[in-house]
Amino acid sequence: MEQEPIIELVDVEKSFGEQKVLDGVNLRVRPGTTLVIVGASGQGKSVILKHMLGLMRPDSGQVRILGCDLTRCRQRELKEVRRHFGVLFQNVALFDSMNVFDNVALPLRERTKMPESQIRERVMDKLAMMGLEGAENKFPAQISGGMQKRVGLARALVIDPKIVFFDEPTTGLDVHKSNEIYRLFYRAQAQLGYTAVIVSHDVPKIFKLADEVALLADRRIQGCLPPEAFQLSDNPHIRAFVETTMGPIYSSEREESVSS
Ligand SMILES: Nc1ncnc2c1ncn2[C@@H]1O[C@H](COP(=O)(O)OP(=O)(O)OP(=O)(O)O)[C@@H](O)[C@H]1O
Repeated sequence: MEQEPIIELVDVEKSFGEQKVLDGVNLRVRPGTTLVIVGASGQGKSVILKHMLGLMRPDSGQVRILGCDLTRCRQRELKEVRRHFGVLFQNVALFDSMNVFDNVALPLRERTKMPESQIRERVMDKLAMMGLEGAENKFPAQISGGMQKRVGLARALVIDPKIVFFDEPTTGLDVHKSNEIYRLFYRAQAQLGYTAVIVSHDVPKIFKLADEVALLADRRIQGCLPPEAFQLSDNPHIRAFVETTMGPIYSSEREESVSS
């Protein structure tokens, strides 16, 4: 029997004034898996994330997360659901006036009543997980962009979230540093078991992290498939996306695999 989804969007529609951005978006994410949402710029990927985070409400449709319909629930229930979210957006938004330790400790201090001794343990554990031992007393301006992202990742994970949301987690990083973030993300997920939703333009590299890839085009999800099946899909939107982002080599591989 198929596992109940931890996140489910049903026929979500959203317009801004005259502009319809989402027109019947459907998505299901199974617990412990990683969904990568791709699509051309301006299609509405961030708008989908904002619906999942409860920061935007759809004009119609449902957004069910952790058993709660975010479109109907009360503020208190929404707050409870969001306690289980970890978030890393492209501009990491660390507080410049706080050192690395305090930046990572922030969600625990804001969302829990955990004693300081336990907070220390948790923060040091996540910093170690991100290879940031010894950086706890540094300020954001004193560390590199790659380290700042790792601090952001440690902060997103410090509450041991059930779901993490990443919007372009490697923007501004070179290939080497992006790979480092992906590796840390992968290891952390294996250890902590969270569900992840990632919006990214880093195709095809991001596919390595994905259990399923969803293409948003023409205001809908055109397909939500495992990466290999995505690359071989017959859906014209997906084919066009694969050819544009990954080059014609993938199209010829597709022809071969279809004819063999
Ligand atoms: N709060 C808002 N008010 C009005 N329009 C909005 C709002 N948020 C998003 N939009 C519009 O919705 C569309 C989709 O935006 P969104 O940022 O989700 O695209 P995206 O797919 O994430 O793009 P990118 O890959 O460039 O980040 C855009 O045309 C944007 O201008």
